[in-house]
Amino acid sequence: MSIRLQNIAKHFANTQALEPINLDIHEGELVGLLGPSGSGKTTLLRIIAGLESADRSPQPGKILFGDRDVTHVHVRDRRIGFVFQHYALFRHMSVYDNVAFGLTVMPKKRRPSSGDIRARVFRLLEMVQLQHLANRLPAQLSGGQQQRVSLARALAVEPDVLLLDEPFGALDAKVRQDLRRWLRRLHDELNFTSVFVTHDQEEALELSDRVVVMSNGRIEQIDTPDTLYRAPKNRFVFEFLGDVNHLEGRVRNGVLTCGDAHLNVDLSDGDEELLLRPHEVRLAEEPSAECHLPVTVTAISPVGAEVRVELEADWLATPWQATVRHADFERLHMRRGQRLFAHPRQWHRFKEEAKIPEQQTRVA
Ligand SMILES: Nc1ncnc2c1ncn2[C@@H]1O[C@H](COP(=O)(O)OP(=O)(O)OP(=O)(O)O)[C@@H](O)[C@H]1O
Repeated sequence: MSIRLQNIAKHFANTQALEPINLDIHEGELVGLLGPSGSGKTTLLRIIAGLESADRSPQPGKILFGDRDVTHVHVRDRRIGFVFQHYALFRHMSVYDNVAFGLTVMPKKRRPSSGDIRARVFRLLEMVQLQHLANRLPAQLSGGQQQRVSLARALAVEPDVLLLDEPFGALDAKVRQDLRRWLRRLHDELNFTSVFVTHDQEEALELSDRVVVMSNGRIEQIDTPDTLYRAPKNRFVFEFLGDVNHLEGRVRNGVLTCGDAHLNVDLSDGDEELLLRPHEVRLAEEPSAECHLPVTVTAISPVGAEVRVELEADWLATPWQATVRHADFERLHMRRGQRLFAHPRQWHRFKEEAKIPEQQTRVA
């Protein structure tokens, strides 16, 4: 079921929670709404659900599920499944009864037979690999297992659309990872349309077919994770999607200078700010003719396949982060207090006043 939002805006008293928004979600897509706290993600999700209504003025908004205009359709008639951050399972009911609940309360005409309900519940419990715990109460399950029950329960009524609000927010990192895989697998097998809210960049980029990046009630960019990361439309998106190092200075005759640091750049004279991701900073024992950026190593933390290094310098207002391969880390005999030279592999620059093109990327 595709979802089309046309001109959806929302204000609460003096707060404009959503500016007028247009958004098309394709049938079978898994879309993440990503943004900082207060950017309007939950409000948008609640409007899609029918738990909140959009403003009617100055222009009324419209919500379409497929060809069906659901703008004024009650939440219970929108064929939606929900999963929330805090597993809203019925505490006094078994896992089985929780999953079956939505089916047992259906009007008689639509309600499946008890045999069909049983078959469907067990199929879903099998899919989330919890069939052996069907008789347990929610309190006897781990947080991750409870959230898998919530997923199965939401899917039992065969919704056209699954809406998830920070579904894994209360869980630890490893369990979150597992649940993302569950959701992706269920989504692909059962072929519904999903929209989920998260403020976790990694979660949005890993799970979504497309990500909607929001700030201040506006959509900043809608794109695939890959495009978002490689071609952010503006500085907000670039900064929100990962760690960023800043290099501020003044350019004269093709050289950007900042204290005793300097870097050759192909830019006209004036004040500039360049941005670099941690993996775009190479470290070496020597400067080069094009680049003299002396730094001191102040912290070292090995994380997985790479080593994360913190760098400070008089010419830097805030420390830089660099990610270094273990082989380079060993080759440079890296240690705290060591003096090295940073070499940008690539840098980015956004000009807020000049709308197009906003981003320039240079390979150094
Ligand atoms: N019921 C309400 N009454 C008044 N203001 C509200 C209400 N719900 C949301 N807001 C305001 O609308 C704006 C958007 O809130 P919303 O909850 O949609 O943001 P969010 O991106 O989901 O944030 P978070 O990640 O913190 O949940 C915020 O400024 C918030 O304070």
